[in-house]
This record gives sequence, C-alpha cells and structure tokens, in this order.
Amino acid sequence: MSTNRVVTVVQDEDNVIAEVCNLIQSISKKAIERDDVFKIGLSGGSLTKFLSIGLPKIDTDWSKWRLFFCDERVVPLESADSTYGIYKNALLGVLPLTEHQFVKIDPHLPAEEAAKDYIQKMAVHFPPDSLPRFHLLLLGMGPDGHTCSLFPGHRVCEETSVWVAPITNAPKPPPSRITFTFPVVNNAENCVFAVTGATKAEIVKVLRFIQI
Ligand SMILES: O=C1O[C@H](COP(=O)(O)O)[C@@H](O)[C@H](O)[C@H]1O
Repeated sequence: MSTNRVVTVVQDEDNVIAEVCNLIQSISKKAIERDDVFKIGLSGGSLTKFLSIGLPKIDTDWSKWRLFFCDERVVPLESADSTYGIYKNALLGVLPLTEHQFVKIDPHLPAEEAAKDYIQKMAVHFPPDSLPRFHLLLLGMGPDGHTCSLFPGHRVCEETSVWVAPITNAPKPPPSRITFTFPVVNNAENCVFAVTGATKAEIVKVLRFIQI
C-alpha cells in the first residue's frame, strides 16, 4: 500500500475548514462513483465545530453517506461531551441526513460492552474477515499528540486484536470512551487531520518530520 502524506498549512481556521471540506467533497465523490456509498469516520473536539460550519457548504449525494465515530465518549446523548449529540444538534435538519445514517454507540452500556456492540454495528457495513477500510477518517489531534482516544503511553495504543477498544481512564475528560484502534486507522484509504491553535504547534512540528 502506498503512503502519500501531504501537509497543508493555512492562515486561519476558516481556511482549515475550507481545505478539509474540499477534501471531503472530492473523496466522497470518488467513493460514491466507485462504491455507491461513502463511509466516513468522524472525530469529536474541534472537528465538530469545523464540520458544523463546513459540511453544509459541500456538494455531495448525502443519501450515500454512512457516518461512523473514530472515537466516542460514553456519556448520555444529551451531554455536551457526546460527539454524536453535537453533530445531531448541528447537522440533522440542516443537511438531508437521517439519524439512521449515523452508526452510533449505545451510551447506556459500560465502555467495554459499548466497544463490543460498536464492532458488531460496524461489521454490518464491511466485508467479513478483514479490517474495515473507511473511505475517509477525519481526525483531530490533542496537544499531547492523541488522536481518536489513542493517548500516547496508554495501553489502548497497543491494542491490535480488535477494531474498537474501550478506555475508562482517559487522561482527558470524560474518562470513559471507545476508540478505533491503530489497525483500523492505518487501514483507512484516507486520513485527514485538522489541527489548529498554538497549543498544538510543538506536536505538529515533531510529527511533520517523522519518517513514515
Ligand atoms: O478528546 C478528543 O480529542 C481529540 C482532539 O480534540 P481537539 O479538540 O483538540 O481537536 C479529538 O480528535 C477526539 O475525537 C476527541 O474525543
């Protein structure tokens, strides 16, 4: 598999949103032409704001979208920490998407059960006996370098036997989460990281020059 890393640096958040949404538009178009479906993994944090602003401006066949969560906080949907809750409030009713197009966690289950349940929900959308291959994962990054809920130094980063892992002691609140594991992230056709703000400048400098 070839790896092509492109880093785009822009002036401000508006331009980050525009760049990310251009990529989403072109990747979704190609996926729909080839596969008649677009499978995208969403992240939480600042991406919820970027996508709430940017997605309504893109041209795509929304009926072909299936939206998953690269990580999710195990909290009630009404909580301000629920990533699905944020997208639901921001996008449903604004875009022609339905609730059924989102593959969501069951927030009533403890993290371990919620992770197993999420794997089963994902399995419906991917061929059996191989790693899921998303058309696109939209990823954020914390100042500590975490993406999804894969926190550097945490043993969840070593998990390779399952698609989705629970974490109950995340160093960033809320502590209870589920997350895609590295094998799933690394198997995606496209990963787009949207990273902004001075607190992340150091980690971005480090990661830009890592050889892959
Ligand atoms: O906790 C999380 O953090 C990361 C990064 O968030 P950001 O606000 O610094 O962009 C996010 O990508 C992840 O989905 C979220 O659960």
